[in-house]
Amino acid sequence: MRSYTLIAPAKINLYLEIIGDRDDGYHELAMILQSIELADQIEIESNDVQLIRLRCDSKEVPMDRSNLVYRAADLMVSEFPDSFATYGGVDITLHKRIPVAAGLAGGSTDAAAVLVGIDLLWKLGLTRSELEELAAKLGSDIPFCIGGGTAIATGRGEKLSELLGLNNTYIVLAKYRSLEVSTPWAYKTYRSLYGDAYIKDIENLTARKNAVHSGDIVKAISNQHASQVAEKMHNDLEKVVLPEYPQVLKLKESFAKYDILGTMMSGSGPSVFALCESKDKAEEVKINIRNEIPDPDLEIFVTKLINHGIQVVS
Ligand SMILES: C[C@@](CO)(OP(=O)(O)O)[C@H](O)COP(=O)(O)OP(=O)(O)OC[C@H]1O[C@@H](n2ccc(N)nc2=O)[C@H](O)[C@@H]1O
Ligand SMILES: Nc1ncnc2c1ncn2[C@@H]1O[C@H](COP(=O)(O)OP(=O)(O)O)[C@@H](O)[C@H]1O
Repeated sequence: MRSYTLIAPAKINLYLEIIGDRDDGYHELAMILQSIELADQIEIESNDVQLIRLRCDSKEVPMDRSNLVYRAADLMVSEFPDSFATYGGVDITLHKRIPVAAGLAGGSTDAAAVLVGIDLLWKLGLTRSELEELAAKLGSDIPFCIGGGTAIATGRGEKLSELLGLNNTYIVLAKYRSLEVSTPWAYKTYRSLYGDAYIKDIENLTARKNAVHSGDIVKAISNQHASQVAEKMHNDLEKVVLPEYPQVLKLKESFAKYDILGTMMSGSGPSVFALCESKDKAEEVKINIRNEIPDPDLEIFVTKLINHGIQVVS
């Protein structure tokens, strides 16, 4: 039976601004999303038992139907029932490398890989925008994970405008294994604390959404100016996560002591990254952080900004 192996990269948020409420209960966002080399690997192949089956080497991900891998496969079954009948079921093996519930879109990128993998297995020939449309039904960050790279994301996070990202830029990424932040909690808390200040006026909302397109950080990215990018990084969700999780604030303070370009929490956290001017510098910062915080609960990675999303490697 034909099988495919896919690489599913994580993302960080170089910029995350919450700019308003939406009628669907979500928040209107202006973000810059960035793929990184740290990735899960997914193997996907047809079976002849008409079942979707998942195996995973991590105890940290749910193995019931709430797993985004199942949710993506179930969506493909319901959208393309004839292909499911023709090609049979799908066996999926997930090698989990991306920390879970970390603000790194780990589940989202797995779901994106399953959409791409089943498209290939069932020879559907879906276009990138058709895959992104399916992805948006599963989660706000999933359309970005398909093509990845560097993009401005607006709406719920699903409206994408691609950018040419920074070349040759490394980050140090750190996350306490035992710390997980719920994304719904982060948005709900932000809303309860800062909701009154939301822009309700539609003209202002549009103006603020457009502002990120011409903003300083976008200019810095197109000028390949990593230190200016670092200066302009921003994440509104830090305002609720840092006070609730002092370890995350301390981690940012630790990074700031070393020779980095800038540090920020990714997405709803709790992972924190530091942008560095070279791989050597990033390795040096990793050693410094490890010496300062010998706690084995803290995982630390050196990884690179990349210009792609899901890749089929075999
Ligand atoms: C915060 C971000 C930043 O990139 O990423 P993570 O930290 O999850 O990686 C995203 O906005 C998360 O995207 P994703 O994890 O796909 O969100 P979804 O599954 O669509 O929504 C999870 C929950 O987050 C809240 N949510 C999400 C997106 C949005 N624009 N407004 C929201 O209020 C809602 O409470 C929703 O129920
Ligand atoms: N394939 C998956 N990988 C990781 N987490 C998953 C997956 N499917 C569902 N989840 C659930 O999604 C939640 C969010 O995890 P994840 O996608 O890693 O983080 P984040 O939304 O912060 O980027 C976790 O609490 C986990 O239980």
